[in-house]
Amino acid sequence: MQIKHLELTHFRNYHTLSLDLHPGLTIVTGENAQGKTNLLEAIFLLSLAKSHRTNHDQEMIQWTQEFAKISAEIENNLFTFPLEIILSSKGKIAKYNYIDQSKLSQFIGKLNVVLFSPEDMQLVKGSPGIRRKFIDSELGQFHPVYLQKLLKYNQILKQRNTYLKQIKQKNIKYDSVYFDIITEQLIETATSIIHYRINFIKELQEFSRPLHFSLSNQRDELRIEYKASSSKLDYSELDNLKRQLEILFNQVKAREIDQAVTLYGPHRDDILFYVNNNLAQQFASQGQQRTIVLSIKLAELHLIEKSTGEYPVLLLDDVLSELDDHRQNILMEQIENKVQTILTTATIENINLQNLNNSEIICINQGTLKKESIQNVRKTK
Ligand SMILES: Nc1ncnc2c1ncn2[C@@H]1O[C@H](COP(=O)(O)OP(=O)(O)OP(=O)(O)O)[C@@H](O)[C@H]1O
Repeated sequence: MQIKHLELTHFRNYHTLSLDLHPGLTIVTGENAQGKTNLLEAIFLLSLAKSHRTNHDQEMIQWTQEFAKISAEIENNLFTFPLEIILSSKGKIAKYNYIDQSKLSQFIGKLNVVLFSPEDMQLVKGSPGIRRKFIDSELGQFHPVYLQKLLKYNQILKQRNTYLKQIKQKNIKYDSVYFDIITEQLIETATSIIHYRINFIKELQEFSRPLHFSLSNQRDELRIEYKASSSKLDYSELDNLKRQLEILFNQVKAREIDQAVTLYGPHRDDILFYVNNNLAQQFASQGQQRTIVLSIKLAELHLIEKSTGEYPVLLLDDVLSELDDHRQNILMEQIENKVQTILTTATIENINLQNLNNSEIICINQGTLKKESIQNVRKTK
C-alpha cells in the first residue's frame, strides 16, 4: 500500500501543500518547528481519523482559518482510491471514494500506517494506559469489528461506573437485576476484546522476537505477555474466560459497590515486556527500550501484511538518527523495496545514506518543501 499524492489545506503550518510521494523511502529534513511532524500527523489522521499527539482536532486547523483539509490518493494491490478528512468547528468529515463515512470505524484502516515517534519510547516504561492505547489503535486499524466492540465496552463501562456512583451517593436504589444485566453485557464484550488482544500479542511476539534478537546483536530474547487485571484470571485458559470473569465479578460485587468503580476488566489490563526474562518496565536502558519499540514496530509491518495482504506505510518521526549503524541497516533491510517509508530528521548527519538508493530527500522550511536528489545530498555531506 502506498500514498501516491498528498494535499493539505490550512493544516497546522501548511497553508497549502501538494506533494507526490516516492514509493520507497522519503527523508524529510529541516530544522526544528518547520512542519516535519505535522506532515506525518496529517498522514496518521488519514489512517486512524485522529491525531497521534492531540485529542483536540481544532488544534490542527491553521490559526485564523475556519477549516483544515487533508486529502490523498492511495494505491493498494487492487486499485487507487481517494481519502479525505475535513476538520472544522462543526466536527470532522471523513470521506472514502468521495463519500462521507458517517461511522468513522468504516473509514479507519482504509490506509494502514505504522508510526514510530519519540513518544513511543513511553510504551515500555510509561503507564499501562499507553500500552492499552497502543494495542487498541493497532488492532483497530485492521479489525473494524474490534473497534466496534471496544466502543461498546467503553459505553457499558461508563454506564456501569455511573450507576455505581449513583448508588454510592444514594441517588438511586440498588437494583440487582439491572446491575446483573449490565455486568453480563460488560463480561460478554470484555471476553471478545481480551481474545482479540491475546491473539494480537501472540502474533506480535512471534514476529518481534527474531527481529529483536538480530537488532540486539543476538544478545537479547524478547518476550511479550498480556497481563490480566486480576491474578484470579488465567488467560492461558481462554476457553472458559467468560466463566472466569463471571466468577470474579460475582466475588468483587460488594467491593465495587463500596468503591463505586469497575475494578477489573480489559480497561485495566497491561502488556509486559521481558528481555532475557527480566521485566523491561523495571530495568531496560534507553537503548534497550528503543530496540524493543523498534522490533515491535517492525513486527507490526509483518502483522499487517499477514492480515491485509499488504505492507502498511511506515512513518518514522525523528527516530532514525538515534539508532546505531547496525540497527539502521536492519531497519533498511526490512523496508527495502516493499514498505513505503517517510522519515523525518532534523539533520541527516547521523544517517547512513550509502545504501539508500530507492529514496528521495525533501528539505522543509516553514511548511515549504523542496525535493533534493540523494546523490546531491551525499555529495554535500
Ligand atoms: N494550528 C497551527 N497553525 C499554524 N501553525 C501551527 C499550528 N500548530 C502548530 N503550528 C506550527 O507548526 C510548527 C511545528 O511543526 P512540527 O511539530 O511539525 O515541527 P518539526 O519540524 O517536527 O520540529 P521538531 O524537529 O522540533 O520536532 C511550529 O512552528 C508551530 O508553531
